[in-house]
This record gives sequence, C-alpha cells and structure tokens, in this order.
Amino acid sequence: MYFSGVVNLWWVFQLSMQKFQLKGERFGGGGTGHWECLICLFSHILTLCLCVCLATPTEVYSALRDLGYQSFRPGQEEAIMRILSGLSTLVVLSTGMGKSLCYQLPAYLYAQRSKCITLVISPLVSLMNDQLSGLPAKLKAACIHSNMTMKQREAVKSGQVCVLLLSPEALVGGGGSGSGCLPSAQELPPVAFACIDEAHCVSEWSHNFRPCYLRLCKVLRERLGVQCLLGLTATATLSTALDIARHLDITDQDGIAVRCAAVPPNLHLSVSVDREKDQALVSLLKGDRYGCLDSIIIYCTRREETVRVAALLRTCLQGTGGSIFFTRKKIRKPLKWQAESYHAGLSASERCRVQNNFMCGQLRIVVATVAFGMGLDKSDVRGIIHYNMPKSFESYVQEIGRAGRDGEPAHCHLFLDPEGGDLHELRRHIYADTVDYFTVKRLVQKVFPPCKCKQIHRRQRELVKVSVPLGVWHEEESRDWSRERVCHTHERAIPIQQTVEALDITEEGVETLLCYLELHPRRFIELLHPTLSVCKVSCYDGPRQLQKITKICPPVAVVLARRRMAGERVETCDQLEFDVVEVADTMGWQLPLVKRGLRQLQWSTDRGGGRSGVLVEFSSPSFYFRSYGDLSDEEMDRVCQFLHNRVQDQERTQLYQLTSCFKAFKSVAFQSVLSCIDDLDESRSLQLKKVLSEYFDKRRVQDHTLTPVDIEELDKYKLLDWEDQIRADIRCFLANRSDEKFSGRAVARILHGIGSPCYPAQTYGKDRRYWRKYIQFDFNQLIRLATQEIIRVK
Ligand SMILES: Nc1ncnc2c1ncn2[C@@H]1O[C@H](COP(=O)(O)OP(=O)(O)OP(=O)(O)O)[C@@H](O)[C@H]1O
Repeated sequence: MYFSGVVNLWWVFQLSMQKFQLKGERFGGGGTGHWECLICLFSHILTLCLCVCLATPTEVYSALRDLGYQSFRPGQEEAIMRILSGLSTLVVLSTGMGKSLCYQLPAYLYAQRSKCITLVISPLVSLMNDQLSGLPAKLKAACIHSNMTMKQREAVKSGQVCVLLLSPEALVGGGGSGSGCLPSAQELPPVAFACIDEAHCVSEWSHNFRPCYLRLCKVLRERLGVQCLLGLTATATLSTALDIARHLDITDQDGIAVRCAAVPPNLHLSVSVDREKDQALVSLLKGDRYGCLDSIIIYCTRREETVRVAALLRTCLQGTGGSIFFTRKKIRKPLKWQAESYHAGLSASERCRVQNNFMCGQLRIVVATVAFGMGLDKSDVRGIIHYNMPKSFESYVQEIGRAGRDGEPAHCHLFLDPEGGDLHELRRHIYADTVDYFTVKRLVQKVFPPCKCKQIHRRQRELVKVSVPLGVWHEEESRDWSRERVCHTHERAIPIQQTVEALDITEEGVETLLCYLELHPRRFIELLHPTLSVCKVSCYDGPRQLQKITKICPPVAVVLARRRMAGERVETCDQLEFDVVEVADTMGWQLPLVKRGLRQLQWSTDRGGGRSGVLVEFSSPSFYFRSYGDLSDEEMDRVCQFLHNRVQDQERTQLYQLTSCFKAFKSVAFQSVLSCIDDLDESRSLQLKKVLSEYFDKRRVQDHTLTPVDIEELDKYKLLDWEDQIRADIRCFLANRSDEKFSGRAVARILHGIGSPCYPAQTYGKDRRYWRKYIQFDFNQLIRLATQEIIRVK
C-alpha cells in the first residue's frame, strides 16, 4: 500500500509545525500569509516524503482513536496524509464509505497544533445542523447562517471552533441569495484547508453542475488564501473526476486519491419490467427478499405518486408484512407505522416527523422523492426500491448507496416502465433549462454592450499615425485573443430579477450560461462576486445639497454631468438613481471604493459629525462580471452560436444518458418481479454492477448522437397521428389567454408540464386541459407547432 513503507518522517511534520508556530508568534499570529508559509513548507517537504514510502505517524492513529475509530477504512489514510501534507486531493468514495473522516481528522490535528480553522462547504443547507450534531464530540464545529448570535460569531473569530460548515452561497454569495454572513478573511483564524463536499457540482460535465461551485475555488484561493482543497464526492465518472481535479488545481497523478467501485459489494441489485407496477411492488414487499427487511426507502419521481403509493402500501401490507417481519426477525418493539410518504412539498414538521420515525426504526417504509436521504446517516437501511427510473446512473448509484452502509447485505430493486412512461417524465426535466437562439442572443447583447474603446483607439491611431490591427477573431485557439483586442474589458452588472423575467430563464439557468462563457478557452467573461448595482442618492435638503456633494464625490458629479449633457434639468433634482457599476467602470475606479465613497456621503464632514441629510441606498442584486465591449457583429454571432451549441450539446448529452440508462437497465431486467421476489439471481446483479463500473470508468464521449432505436424508444407516440388534435389544443389555449404573450417554447413547456419564471407551475399547472397533456411528444416538435400557431393567430 501507498503508505505502508518503512521510513517514519513524522518528525518533518512536527518540525514544520514548530517553525510555523515560531513564525506565527514573531508576526503576532493569525493572517493567511503565515499559514501559506506553513502549507508551502509542508507541501514541499511532504510531497517529497510522499514520493518515498512512508509509514503513517502514530499521532495520526491516536487522533483516529480520539475521534472514536479503531482503524481506517479503504482510502481514508491516503487522503488524510495528503491533506496533512498540504496537497489538494479529490476523494471519490461511495456513499457511507466514510468520506467525512478525510476532513475531520486533518482538521482535528491541525487545530491541536495551532489556532486555525477548516472550512467545509456543503450544499445541504437544510441538513447542516444534523451534520453538525453528527460530528465527533472532540471536533468543535459551528455552521454559518444568518441567525448566528454574536457569541457564535465570536467563537468562530477567536478560533474556538476548528470546523466551520457553510453553504457555497454563504461563501460566494450566489446571486442575490448569498447571506454574506461569513466573517471577513482578516477576522477569521488562518484557514488550514477547505473541504468541498459534493465536489462533482464543480464540474460542468457532472449530472449536478452548480455554477456557484465554480466561483468557490476562486474565492477560497483569492479571498481566503486557501492553498489546500479537499474535494469529496460519491459519484463522479472518470471525466468528471479529472475535471474536478483541474478545478482544484490538482496536478499530480495521485491527486485523485481514491476511486472505488461504483457499487459496494454488499448491495444486491435487480430490475424488472412489470405492467402492473403496484401489484408487483406489493408482491416484492411480501416476498422472502424484502418481507423481512426492516428499513426500506421507495423512490418515486413525482410527489403525488409518493402519497398514492404510501397509501396503497398501508392498505395492502396491513397485517401481512408485519407478521412475516416480526416472526422472522423476532423484533420485540412493534412498528408503529408501515409506510409514509416524504417529499419537499410537506411541511417542515411533517418531514421531520417522518424522518425521525424512520431513523428510530418505528416506521418501516418511506415512500419518497429524491429529497429524502440526502445526508441521512442511517447505517442499517436494508432496502431501496425505485418505483420510477432514476434520471441518471449517478443518481441511481447515489440513491442505492443509502442502503447497507453498515456493510451488511442490502437489496435494491428497480421497476422499469415497459411503455417508457418514466423516460417521458424524466425527459421533461431536461428541457426545463434549455433556451432558444433568440434568448441566447438577448443575453449576449446584455453581456457585451458596445463600448467606446474602438473609437477612442481609432482616434489615437489617427493622431500618432501607427497602424495596429483591431481586434479580429482568429480561428486558432492558440492565438491570444484577449491580447489582440482593443478593449481590455469593462465591469458590468445585469440585474438578476429583470434578466430572469426578460429571458424567462431561472437565475441558476442564467448563471450557468454565464459560466459557459467564462469556461470557454477564450474566457469571454470573468465572473465576479454578485453585487447590488443600483445606487439611489436622496438629498433631504433639496437640489442645492445635491449640487454641493458633487464637489466631494466625483461619481455623483459624473452622473450629474452626464444627465446635464443629455439635456436633463439637473438644477431641480434632489434625487439620483444610477448604475454604480457602470459609473465606476467609466471612471476607471474600483467598485468597492466608489461604494464606500457614496456611503460616506451619509455622514457629515463637519467637526460635529452626525447625519448629513443624504440617504444612500444600494439595491438590485446583479450578476457582476468583466466583459469585452468591442465585439463585432460577426463575433457576437459566434458567441451566440457557441452558447447555443453548448446548450444543445447539454440537451443531447442528457437525452443520450437517459436512453443509455434505460437500455442498460432493460438489458439486465427480469420480465416480471416474480423472478426475484424470493431469491436473487446474483449473475444479473453482477452484470448491472459491471455496466455501472464501465460507465464510471469511461471518459466522456463527445458524440452523443441518439440512434434510431433510442429515438423510437423516446417517441413511441408519432406526432403525425396527433398533429391536428395538438394544433387545435394550442389554438384553444391561445384563444383562452389572448391577453397574454407566449413564445412557442413557452407553450411547449406548458404542454410538457414544465414551469418557468414567467409561466409558473403554480398558475399554469392548475389548468389540467393543457398542463402536461402532451408529455409523450417530442419537445422541439411541440415548439414548432406552437410557433406556427402563434404566427397564424397574429
Ligand atoms: N474508519 C472508520 N471506522 C469505522 N466507522 C467509520 C470509519 N469512517 C467512517 N465511519 C462511519 O461510517 C459512517 C459513514 O461515514 P460518512 O458519513 O463519513 O460517509 P460518507 O462517505 O461521507 O457518506 P455520504 O456520501 O452519505 O455523505 C458513519 O457512521 C461513520 O461514523
């Protein structure tokens, strides 16, 4: 094994620590700079050590015991030693294999040596308190949230906690929703390292890409001076893992410390295709395989279905399930409940009740949407049943990974819909964030508004009579596109709410598109921390006061001068509202400085101080970025084309993955659940595990062309046979809502049952005559029909 060598170089660690402490004392302690020194020192020395065989120091083992464990599980030791060496690392281990220890132990050791903190970024905000209470008692931890008391904040600042849990939004302020409650870098103790949970969200190729995760690494490095990052994920294909490693700046080969088999050996998998799913489910639960299992989770795609299935089971399993269950397992404590439903639409207290009953073994079956199980630490879940097909292999592996975390045998069964109904249901979600070319173009126009750099440059050129080529888009990627441009980018802000409404895309959707622009090799834009972009200055003492402050506040002078030039009568004006980002950019000033200057207007400069009678308010949470302003029309078209292709590629990839998933499950499926209700043919289970391993070990395929068979599977209902009916319905829908405006896409979304910011499910979902009516038909074909009908009505 990697660390089973002979030389104990733990003294290197000790020595480095002493050096660091001395250095810290000399410089008064604290500050990320010193910490960087330590990490650098560690990195150099211990990278060296890692190249040699080295035995894990005894201190690490005693820390392991302090945290309540006797030995390491596979992969933990490697990852922990890398982190203690200051080396960024990615750990890919299935659910329940013990990823958390990979940050807990180094955090504990680091904190024992010096006043420092480990940041743990986790997307499961609602479960943070559970996570916190699940930490070993010796590990002092806190989580960042907006309701933190002063005392809690002080405890964090003074280094009394060694682990700080926070959401990505709390760190990077995702959109307008960032809580901004993290103390500043100067206030925090040095950050030993940062752990990114669910690290696959960093990769744009993952099944669960979250744009704010991308900014995460940047903020950690640039704002908090973090050098060592630990990524944890349960599901990442090889391509995704490599992509995450790139974002974490892991350059060495061993950086992806652990990648284990996708499915643990104690899980027994089966799939069946049954026409009567309800009956099949009941038979399965009454059979030998599941009849004796204590804790079972049944996953459904839709909320309504969880409620219906739970009710069905309560009726059908009354008495029977329990009796088999009790006689076989000889459990003394009777179960209070047989089956309950759980989904995000239930009240918090109801969800809590169901979860608690399940956790303490009083409830046998939870019928849930995927909302259930995230962060659930119940090691003895014995069975998972997928009533509907999951949306990807990643989701499947994640969901079945909630069973058998104690290493004991557990069973997982999936019901595959013979009619492809699940395929249609899941396909809907793929279209939720797709956008058409026209929408992409409107966004691109907002992101790259023209600037005057070209004109200014031309004028200067005429003056000095030298010819420098203006920005031309060269085909070769190797050419330095940005250096050839005349414009060196501007800071811009586009208000989130307005953009969401204007484009009818979710905030996350817009952010994803902006991320694609940033991820392009030419880095079309650089995303910055979201900001409030509108500034309103109100003078209670009237217009004269406004004139007066122009003398002490140049940004206000600029805004006023511009208004004057535009022909406005500024003399009577006592209030100004303007885009502060645009003003700062025009002036070439830094935004924080401009904002600070404006805020200071509220305070009197007189000796007495106090309020000045000027009110300065900032509003409108906005996407904030740097972008070029000298793109030619042709270049703009190419940016649009790139973005549109990227969206379409994503759509194709997801459809491809969905059909691949369906085909793979079908290839190992029993024709009826009756073939596996009592005993399981292990060869089918192994066959499915092999398919999954191959999928996770494969690199991303570029070509995601659906085969005619796939298309056949997806489009069992031929549009031609239904076209007249669909057109008639669209016309009827438009006539009923003649006072509203719809695009072809908006109508198609309604026919597929997809809500959007301008056409929310809460409103449009009520009209069952149209909502979800044509879910079986191809989305793009529906857009075509709807667009034609809209044009005809006009
Ligand atoms: N070395 C170990 N020895 C014994 N038990 C361990 C060890 N490491 C972790 N565990 C236990 O395994 C269980 C699962 O650990 P953990 O929650 O870290 O898994 P995980 O991989 O993070 O799972 P998930 O992906 O669901 O978050 C916990 O109850 C934990 O106490």
